[in-house]
Amino acid sequence: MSPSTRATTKIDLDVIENKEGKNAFVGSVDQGTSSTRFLVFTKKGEIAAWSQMEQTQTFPSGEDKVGWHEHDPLEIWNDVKQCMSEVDRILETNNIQFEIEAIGITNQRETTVAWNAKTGTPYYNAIVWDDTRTNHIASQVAAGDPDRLREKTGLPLASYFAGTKVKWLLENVSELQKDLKEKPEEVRFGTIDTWLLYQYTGSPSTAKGAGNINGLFLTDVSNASRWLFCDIEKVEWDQELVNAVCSPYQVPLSVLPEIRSSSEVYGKTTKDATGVGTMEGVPVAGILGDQQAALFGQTAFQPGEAKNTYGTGMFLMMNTGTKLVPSNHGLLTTIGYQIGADGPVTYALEGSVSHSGSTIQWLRDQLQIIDDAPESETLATEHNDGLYFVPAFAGLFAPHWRADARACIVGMTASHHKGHVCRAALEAVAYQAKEVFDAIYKDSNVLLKNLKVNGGGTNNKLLMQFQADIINVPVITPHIMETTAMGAAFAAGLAVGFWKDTDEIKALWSVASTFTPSMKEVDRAKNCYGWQKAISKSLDWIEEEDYDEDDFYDAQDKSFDMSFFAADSDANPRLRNAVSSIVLIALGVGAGFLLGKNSRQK
Ligand SMILES: Nc1ncnc2c1ncn2[C@@H]1O[C@H](COP(=O)(O)OP(=O)(O)O)[C@@H](O)[C@H]1O
Ligand SMILES: O=P(O)(O)OC[C@H](O)CO
Repeated sequence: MSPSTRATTKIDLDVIENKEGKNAFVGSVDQGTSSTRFLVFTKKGEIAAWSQMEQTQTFPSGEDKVGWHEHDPLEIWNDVKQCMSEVDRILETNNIQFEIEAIGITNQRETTVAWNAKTGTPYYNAIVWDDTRTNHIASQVAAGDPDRLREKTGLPLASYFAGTKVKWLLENVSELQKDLKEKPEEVRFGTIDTWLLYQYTGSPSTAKGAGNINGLFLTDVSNASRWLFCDIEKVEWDQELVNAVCSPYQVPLSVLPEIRSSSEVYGKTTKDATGVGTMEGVPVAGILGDQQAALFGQTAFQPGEAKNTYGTGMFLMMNTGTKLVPSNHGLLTTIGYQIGADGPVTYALEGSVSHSGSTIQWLRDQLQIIDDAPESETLATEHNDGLYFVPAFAGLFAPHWRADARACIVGMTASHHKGHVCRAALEAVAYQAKEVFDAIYKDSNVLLKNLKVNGGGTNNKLLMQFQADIINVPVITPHIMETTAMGAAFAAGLAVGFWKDTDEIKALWSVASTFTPSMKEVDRAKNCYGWQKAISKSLDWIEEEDYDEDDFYDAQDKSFDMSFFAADSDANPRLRNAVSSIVLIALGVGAGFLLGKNSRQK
């Protein structure tokens, strides 16, 4: 399929007030897990035009690659350019004159790219946030305590975060390993925001199959907080954290992007970078991880205000103001945003759920019981009739953080059919949100009065009503559903004075619809009890010993890895334990043999 036919592009002439003269817009790139979008917003916060392209998902095959998930970084950049060119084309076709005052970037977080600054070539595909290949790395670093780095980072040790992906890339991509040793000044690690800013502000490379070179190498506070490398109180990279995750590899902080605020002019798009005349020389002035962008786009500026986003995954986030609220109930303490280099850093509590919309995609692509996502609603039965579906395809994230869990459908009888599976899949999304909703209360003592929602899943009315019923507070959808893109546009617009302040922005947000809870307490309790039982069935499926075995063989295969075993006895406790166990077993067998021999001799 040619790129132009892959893009869906629209214009809304009704919201463009100045059809004769020049219009001022703010652009926003929303690079999500499922798709890439470019949108332009009017001063009233309406979407004037947008273009979207579905992202190719790569799931490498092979028994040893279960749980792998990759994106092509060059495809991502080309799609951004294509979407911008489509928006430019549709505005021009409709004779709309315009100027883009600033561009904001919002991105799928944690997804990690490594590239060479001299050639502009990625060393490897981007490893996507929900990829589980680094479970063993997280487990090694945890050494029995997954909260080992929580105090400084706000995060549990899990494959989800960028740092474990950096270690995997170093362990498995020999060219990157070599460059890091011999010419670290050429190595760049970044999340998708950093990759895109580098492309936007760089110049074309002459290397074949390469992106741009010499671009800016920056990230914002919200993305920085998702690596396991950032001290979130000091808001700076911490070499000790990097060492703890990446040992035995020496990773200098210079290969990580500089941390900046979420709203400031970082630089301008260069000539040739985008290939679209109207998009050249535009200030790139906002960067926010997509969930923080959604929080900002929902104008949840006050402590205690929250949002839930139903995308590929699902992320419930509550603003905690300038206060860092530690979690004892499986949430993340993360950076929300910082507006301007001198602005205060706003923190948040977050419950990250790995499978939400992707469960619906699974019904469509793998089970093939629906043709598209909306059909999950039309096919769903009125009740679950005892059927529960735990979509722990890659383990469970918040609030459980159990890499050993796997998906299951339980309570099945011969009378259940695909309508029940659709119902159970949608209910699963709501139950997972309920678990996070409860954890937020336990950690912060804040009982949310309502829940502002956005993302693809909010198109599903059954899901939204069931969500309201299960959490027992109203669920509110906003007038502009592209809240994530809007958040990044707001951040960029504030930096260039397109919007004056957050009060002006707050006035642009309005309610589209409210789903009011109507379920009886007794039914809610019964449903939630069923869900808890289902969760318990999904746990303990993957045996931890599997990791031990892999580590042991990996370490034997790689002399580099063996050296860290010798050099740093804390680096790989699981491996150490495995070897100790073998030594102990050998000693035991030897002693047993001798004892046996002795007793026979008697
Ligand atoms: N009507 C619907 N019912 C349920 N899920 C839906 C519906 N429409 C879209 N989705 C889900 O929403 C997700 C896409 O949402 P989006 O916010 O665009 O995600 P992302 O930001 O992760 O790219 C898909 O996984 C899709 O399955
Ligand atoms: O692409 P989404 O909307 O599912 O968001 C992905 C998250 O940023 C991962 O942390």
